[in-house]
Amino acid sequence: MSTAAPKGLQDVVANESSICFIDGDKGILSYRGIDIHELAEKSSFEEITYLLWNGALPTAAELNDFSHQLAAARQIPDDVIAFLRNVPKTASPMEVLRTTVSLLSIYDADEKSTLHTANIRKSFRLTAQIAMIVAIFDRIRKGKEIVKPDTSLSHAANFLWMLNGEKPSETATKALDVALILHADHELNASTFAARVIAATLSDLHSAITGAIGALKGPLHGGANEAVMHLLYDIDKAGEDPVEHVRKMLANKEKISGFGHRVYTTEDPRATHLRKMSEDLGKDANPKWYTMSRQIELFVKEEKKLNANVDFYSASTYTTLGIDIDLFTPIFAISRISGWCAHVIEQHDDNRLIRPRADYTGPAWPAPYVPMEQRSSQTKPYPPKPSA
Ligand SMILES: CC(=O)SCCNC(=O)CCNC(=O)[C@H](O)C(C)(C)COP(=O)(O)OP(=O)(O)OC[C@H]1O[C@@H](n2cnc3c(N)ncnc32)[C@H](O)[C@@H]1OP(=O)(O)O
Ligand SMILES: O=C([O-])CC(=O)C(=O)O
Repeated sequence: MSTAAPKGLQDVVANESSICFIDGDKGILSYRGIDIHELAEKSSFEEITYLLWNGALPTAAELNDFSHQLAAARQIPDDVIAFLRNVPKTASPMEVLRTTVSLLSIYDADEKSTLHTANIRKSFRLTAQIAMIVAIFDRIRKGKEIVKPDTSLSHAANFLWMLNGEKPSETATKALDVALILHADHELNASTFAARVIAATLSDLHSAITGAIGALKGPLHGGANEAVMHLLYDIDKAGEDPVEHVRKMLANKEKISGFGHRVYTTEDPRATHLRKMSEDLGKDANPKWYTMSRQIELFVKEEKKLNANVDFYSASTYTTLGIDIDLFTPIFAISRISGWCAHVIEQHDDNRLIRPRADYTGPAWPAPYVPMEQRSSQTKPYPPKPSA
């Protein structure tokens, strides 16, 4: 009898963690036990990052010190800036981010250490640097001057400042800050699990984050927010009815990006906030993207009983904030770095190699070693038939 875990490790509990609690049936998400709705309303990205890394909310003095440390870490080695200037301008920002984080490890004084204190130092640096890399590469590829970081600004405001070269409005800063809070951690999602697997070999933080960025990039994970906006643009460009377009996609057995979730069987609590943000921002700017999104959401819910996930309304939210589509997933990474770091630190602090088993389905042992002259391509079992 097979002892294999369910396909895709659905519902498998792979390790203990004290960072993030999710009840997918009740639509509950919390960081260190504190409900995401309360955090979205009352907190800041700096404060939830402190919470994720330290296990409890900071005092005013601790938050002040933490925010200063994060702002002071806004430094990128000259060689890395030179790399960003030389990378093809057509490269996707997610590829550039993944490769630059890998490159940064070479310049990091704590590169090899997996000690808690070294991991915290590196977490400050990487959290500050990831936001900067996204903004710097975007300006370089558009032929614009790089904007120097402003240490007086919050993490969210400094990113918008470095991206746009003008001081951001309070509305834009608040919207981005809330989006960063909402995306910061989500238990053992694919990118965090990838980071923990890498960390568990006692490899370093930069390696784990490089792998995590690679995992986040995929369209079944963080890459879905860009796919949502491409869908909205395509529908708009063709002048089609959003519901009819999505109806056809479902009839063709196509997946609709931004819907469905491995853990939530009810509304993703983050989508509740992003829906509202998309609507509110749309009222002041252009309500088109929110209106189309809402039509699609109601139809997909009715037709397929699928809920919008965190990626669905972040697409219209970011577009209404004037952000380019291919920066959506990098912005997810700008937030999720806080959670990835928390998980790598937790893994290194109490490590054991993560090494599961596979349920072997190949030819039975001992399979014959057929001499070359007797082999034929007809006898090869691979690649498997599409239905297999
Ligand atoms: C930050 C994040 O990572 S949130 C998720 C972002 N990803 C997306 O939005 C991509 C679209 N969604 C999906 O592909 C999936 O819902 C996932 C990857 C999120 C979850 O995947 P799984 O738990 O493996 O579910 P799975 O893909 O097996 O789907 C189960 C059933 O629901 C259907 N389904 C799931 N999501 C969708 C969707 N977005 N559109 C249409 N049908 C869907 C599947 O076709 C499948 O139907 P079937 O049983 O008739 O074959
Ligand atoms: O938890 C997941 O599988 C995906 C997700 O929503 C996230 O990473 O935020």
